[in-house]
Amino acid sequence: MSMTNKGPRIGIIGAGAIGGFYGMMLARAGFDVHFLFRSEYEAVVADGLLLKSATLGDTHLKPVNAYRNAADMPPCDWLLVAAKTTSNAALAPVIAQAAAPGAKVLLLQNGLAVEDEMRVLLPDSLHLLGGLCIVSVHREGPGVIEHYAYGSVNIGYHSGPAQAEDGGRAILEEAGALFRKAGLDAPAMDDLAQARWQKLVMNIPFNGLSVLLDCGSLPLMTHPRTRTLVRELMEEVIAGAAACGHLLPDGYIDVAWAATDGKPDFKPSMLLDYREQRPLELGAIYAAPLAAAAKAGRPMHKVEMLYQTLCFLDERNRR
Ligand SMILES: NC(=O)C1=CN([C@@H]2O[C@H](COP(=O)(O)OP(=O)(O)OC[C@H]3O[C@@H](n4cnc5c(N)ncnc54)[C@H](OP(=O)(O)O)[C@@H]3O)[C@@H](O)[C@H]2O)C=CC1
Ligand SMILES: CC(C)(CO)C(=O)C(=O)O
Repeated sequence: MSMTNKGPRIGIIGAGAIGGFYGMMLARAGFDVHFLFRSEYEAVVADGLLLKSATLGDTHLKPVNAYRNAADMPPCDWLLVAAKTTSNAALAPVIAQAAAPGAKVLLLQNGLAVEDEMRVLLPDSLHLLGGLCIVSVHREGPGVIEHYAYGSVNIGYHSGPAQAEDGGRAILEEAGALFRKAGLDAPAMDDLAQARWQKLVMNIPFNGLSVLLDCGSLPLMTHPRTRTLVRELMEEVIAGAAACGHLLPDGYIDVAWAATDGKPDFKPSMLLDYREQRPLELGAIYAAPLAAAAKAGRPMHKVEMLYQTLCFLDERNRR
């Protein structure tokens, strides 16, 4: 392990809203954090990274351990992957290049089955984990991240050398300790697929409808027609999860509902992608759960309709 006097070395692959937020929180807790940038590299080298948060306080990090190429990064013990899932195949060799021997790779991304697709592209010696971020953060400009609410991460072990030992338990504890030191909760999830379905109860209605109707969460939760539609989509996702063997906790729909109802407006990441004409994460957030539910004999018809319209919009919109 390439421990430094600041503990394990942490690499952020895809330092946008999520990568920038968690990387900044870990760096301000004293960890040795290295960030891989693409379009924002020059701006960050010139001005540093700025995290703006009413609840967590503002943080300015300068200089930043910033890189444009993974080949220039020092070997990292933990790699937090926070690019959009649409970049995962292209990023697999980059991850392998930045990894120290036996490194832990944590995919901080929405969607289903993202680790299954990444696993076959990574060396067997790397641990692979998934993290569901319960947070609302946006990139306000190059190197400027605005945090609106929450911050915890539900983390599960997917696969790797620890499977045959303790199933990844010790590594999950290590991850929990890293995030807790940064002031963020990071509960260990026994069933990563279940945790992914749980997050989809939010993402499937809000991410897609926000694109389709060009608005944030507040209008969707205010108009009676869209309120009903959000609720029906949530119910369909919960039924799809159950058919796939993932019974979500009793009353979970009310938890998901209460997280948004009467709360300030938020703009889902997919709406921001659409407005910036970036590819939408339709494979991970829609196609994968639709296929899994259909295979389990519980097709999600409303979700399917939403998905088809989003494919149409995405194809016409891309730069
Ligand atoms: N934003 C949010 O509130 C939440 C997001 N999520 C999930 O987190 C994940 C990340 O989302 P988010 O942070 O919003 O996305 P962003 O678009 O803000 O950030 C993605 C980052 O990855 C970079 N990137 C993409 N491809 C590469 C590459 N090949 N090499 C280097 N960098 C690359 C992008 O660079 P560039 O600037 O060049 O495009 C960008 O900095 C998604 O799966 C999303 O669904 C989950 C919970 C909440
Ligand atoms: C904020 C939230 C929870 C909205 O569905 C999200 O995960 C996203 O923006 O992708």
